[in-house]
Amino acid sequence: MKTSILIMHQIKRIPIHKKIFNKAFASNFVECSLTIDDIPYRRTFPVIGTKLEFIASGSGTKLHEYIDHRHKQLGPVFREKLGGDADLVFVSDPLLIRTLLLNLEGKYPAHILPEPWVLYENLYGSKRGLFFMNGEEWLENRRIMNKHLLKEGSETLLEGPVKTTVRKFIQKMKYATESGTFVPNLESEFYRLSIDVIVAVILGNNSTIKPNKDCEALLTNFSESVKKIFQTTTTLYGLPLHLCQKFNLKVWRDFKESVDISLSLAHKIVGEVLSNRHHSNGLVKMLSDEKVSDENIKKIIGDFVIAAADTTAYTSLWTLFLLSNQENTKAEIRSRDKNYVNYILKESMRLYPVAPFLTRILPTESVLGSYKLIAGLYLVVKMLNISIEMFCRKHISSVHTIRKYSAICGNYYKDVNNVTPIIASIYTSGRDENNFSEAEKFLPYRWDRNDPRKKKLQNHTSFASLPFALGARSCIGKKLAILQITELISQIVDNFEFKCLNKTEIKANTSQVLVPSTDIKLEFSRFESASKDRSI
Ligand code: HEM
Repeated sequence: MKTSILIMHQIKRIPIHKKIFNKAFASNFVECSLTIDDIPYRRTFPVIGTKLEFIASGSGTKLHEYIDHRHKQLGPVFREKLGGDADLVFVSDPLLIRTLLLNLEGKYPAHILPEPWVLYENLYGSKRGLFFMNGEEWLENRRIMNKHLLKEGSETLLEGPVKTTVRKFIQKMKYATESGTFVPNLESEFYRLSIDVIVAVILGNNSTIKPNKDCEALLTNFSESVKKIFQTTTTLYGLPLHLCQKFNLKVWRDFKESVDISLSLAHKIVGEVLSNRHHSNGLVKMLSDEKVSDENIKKIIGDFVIAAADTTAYTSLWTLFLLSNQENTKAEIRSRDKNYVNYILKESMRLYPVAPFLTRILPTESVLGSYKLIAGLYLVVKMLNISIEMFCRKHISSVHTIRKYSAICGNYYKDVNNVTPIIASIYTSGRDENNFSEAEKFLPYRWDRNDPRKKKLQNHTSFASLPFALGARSCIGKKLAILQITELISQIVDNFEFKCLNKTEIKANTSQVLVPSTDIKLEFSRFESASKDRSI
């Protein structure tokens, strides 16, 4: 009976979604006379523009709230210069975001990279992984990685290493709580856990390579230097980057040192596994068997370690924080199956998506909703008379670079507004009342179709929450991250009681990723009546 109601529910839902989706998609083919100039924007004083408002709102660290507020003022699509020369188009409508990521981004989706990283790459020529690649090089490598990390069945490669590593982590926490309560430095602990998980995945299940004392020290050092990359990049935001680099100021030196150390340690770790590849059955061995060159393995896998660290660490932290004062939800986790932990994670990422914004640069003239937007690259490329692929591969990495090329185009191409990065406001779409009823509340059951409590929540647009993005350039580590975090959360809840000790309100800051405004202090003690079959 329950099943048939469920199927009916699904049948009823599909056409409605399809209908709306087709409408948004079809709009890309109809004639459209509105342009970027017609997109709503905040009217303020000339020259200063919205700069003062931006600074007053908390500048970069509160960008997610500033943009959320602007969407509330101006609607789901608006444009703003945000202190730069070029207009950025912000979009929070879930159907438009979906259209952007599934239909408009082109064969080689291009995103904007953090400027300090781009400058580092340009200065020192370091070869980086998927996130930094473009054009054919990106597509070729992405296809290989998809096969191992995202396709059906890839769990087999991931499950063993993830479970073993989380189990060791829980064991360590059990020792720490043996004589009472324990307040760990969760940020550092979760950074280290994420790195241990990736290392385990690249080594594989039956690896005979055993970590020794030196290896332990190396991983701890690595974990700290990766953390420092994110901290120093954030400090550089808001400062004149090129001057900081030119005068070799401390802030630049700290950033450079953290990237130098992280990259060299990442390459050292992957290099070690490569030299022992015949004794392992992990990801590195699989790629090597597929004739992926050692150089490519080093740069792609080396970057995985960096990409995995902050994203999974902060998502785990936010999830535990949300659970810390929810005794009923913890009891539900203990009594229900693993699916429920999935809902917990979905809900936590809806409220705190570590990537609160996604960026795309349109490869061709496109219609987004009611507006016709000129290609971000196309005109520049045409003026330079080189192929779009070549341009992508060589140059496309930051707004700064595009602006430089816009300038080269001089007379033909004066208007930098033509270079229009589109920014999907993921934080806003996940917290919009039109997409999720009681949007500000942490209600994991909203993701469970069978939960009777869901009935009172009228609005539920599941694709309005896109923590891993969507489409060809979405997160390659999605399966791995979900496996790791759900395993971690269910083991922690099964084995420990925990409560939040912070007395002041914890808010979110944009520090590249969405991080807590102050250190979250959670106090752990053993949960004595842990059920036998789910505890370790
Ligand atoms: C909760 C954890 C995570 C979240 C929320 C997350 C989120 C994201 C998002 C939103 C993107 C797309 C960026 C864009 O479209 O511009 C992305 C890309 C990426 N992620 Fe993750 N990520 C997570 C964990 C991981 C892990 C564990 C890995 C390691 C394998 C990883 C590796 C990458 C890489 C390499 C890219 C770039 C892909 C490409 O450009 O083709 N991520 N991630």
